[in-house]
Amino acid sequence: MTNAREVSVDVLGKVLNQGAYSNIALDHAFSSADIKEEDKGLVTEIIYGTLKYLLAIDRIIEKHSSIALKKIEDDVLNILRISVYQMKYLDRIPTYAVLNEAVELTKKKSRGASGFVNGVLRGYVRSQNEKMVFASTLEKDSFNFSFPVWMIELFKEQYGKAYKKILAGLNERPVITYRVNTLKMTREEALKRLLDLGYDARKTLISPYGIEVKGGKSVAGNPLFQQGVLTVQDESSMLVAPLLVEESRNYMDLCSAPGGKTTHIAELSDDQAEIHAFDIYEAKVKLIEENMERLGLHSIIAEVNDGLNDLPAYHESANVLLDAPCSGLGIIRKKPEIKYTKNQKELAELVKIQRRLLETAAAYVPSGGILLYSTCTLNKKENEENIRWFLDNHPEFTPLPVELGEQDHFQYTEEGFLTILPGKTMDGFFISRVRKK
Ligand SMILES: C[S@@+](CC[C@H](N)C(=O)[O-])C[C@H]1O[C@@H](n2cnc3c(N)ncnc32)[C@H](O)[C@@H]1O
Repeated sequence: MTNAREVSVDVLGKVLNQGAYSNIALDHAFSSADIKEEDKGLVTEIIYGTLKYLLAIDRIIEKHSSIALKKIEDDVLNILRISVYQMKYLDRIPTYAVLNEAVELTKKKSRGASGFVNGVLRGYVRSQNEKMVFASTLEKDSFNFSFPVWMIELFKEQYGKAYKKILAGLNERPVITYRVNTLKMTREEALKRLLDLGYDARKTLISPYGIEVKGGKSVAGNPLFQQGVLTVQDESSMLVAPLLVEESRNYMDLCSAPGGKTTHIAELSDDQAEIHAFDIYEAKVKLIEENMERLGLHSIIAEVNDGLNDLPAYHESANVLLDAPCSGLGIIRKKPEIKYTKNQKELAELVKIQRRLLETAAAYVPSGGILLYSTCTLNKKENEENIRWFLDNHPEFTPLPVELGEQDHFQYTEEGFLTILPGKTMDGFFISRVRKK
């Protein structure tokens, strides 16, 4: 059996030192390493928690280390990181146990470094109750929420006082939500079956298609999932397809993998519409096909295509979904590494790509049809500023307000574009619609 901390250090190394995505690296570890079922929860907690609070954790290590962070071996640094995480943010693991585990694991990973690890961690334990001193509110927020200063400044500039709510929301532990394939079963029936199977489940509050499941019990091994009744999808994302589906329309989804929203469009149009789903990556197009198969859907034609290519054969043919590649600042709850992997230059580049994709998308919409532009970011430059730029350049389109009612975490613009602020149950998300005259 592989030890939970050792797996955590290995996965963290893949994410932080080799650029892997946390969810993929973790899935891979769970399917390949020999881990006790009861340890999986702890490994998940340690990895997501350490990534979430990495900035603050590194600052603590820096304070107690005689060696600069950059010069500490990757494995040793990652052992220190997971240990500080457990001591500062988890109260169920006794300090002596964390220290012992850290020292023993270091002996395995790096000769001669166990004394150093012991010293840094004991230094932290001794100073744990000392008050931290910060040069500014920004620095304090950066430490407490563990966000880079530039990202906090962006939220502050764009959302004013709500920035703290956003930072806290992005640090929430997400609940898992599932969309019910109503071609197979009603939500009521699916919920009843999950409750009968012992899941802690309830209906999502806003989407009429979702079920929220609490606790660690995985639904992936559940027959309802295998039979194509359930799809893992955030509740924010579940709101998109119903805003695009209209009677007797066909659809194009320009950036569609893994097909979360495309398959929802197919379900809502009784699997009778013609749906063209594109993605730039072949491996990702395969994921759309796998999802179609599991859900028993036939109306989607999934193909590799760069959304920037203009395809004249499809001009004026369909309602279009452009769920654009974006900076992902709204999904930090689920991919905390985004805090440290994105930079402002990348955000500016994305705006250019998104505008080019919007230009291409416009040509596929027929008169009276809808173009829906959504992202999972909170950066207004990628959101309302883009769709306003589009409207300025395309007077043949007018805003079609998103009307999903008032909620504390919903912010509408005057045109009816919706930003969903992140929290326990929903990702940060942006939805806008325009109709062609
Ligand atoms: C936000 S994700 C889409 C999620 C998807 N709509 C869903 O609900 O499951 C954006 C997708 O755009 C794809 N992508 C990025 N650049 C693209 C391009 N130039 N053309 C087409 N797809 C692209 C990415 O591979 C990624 O799968």
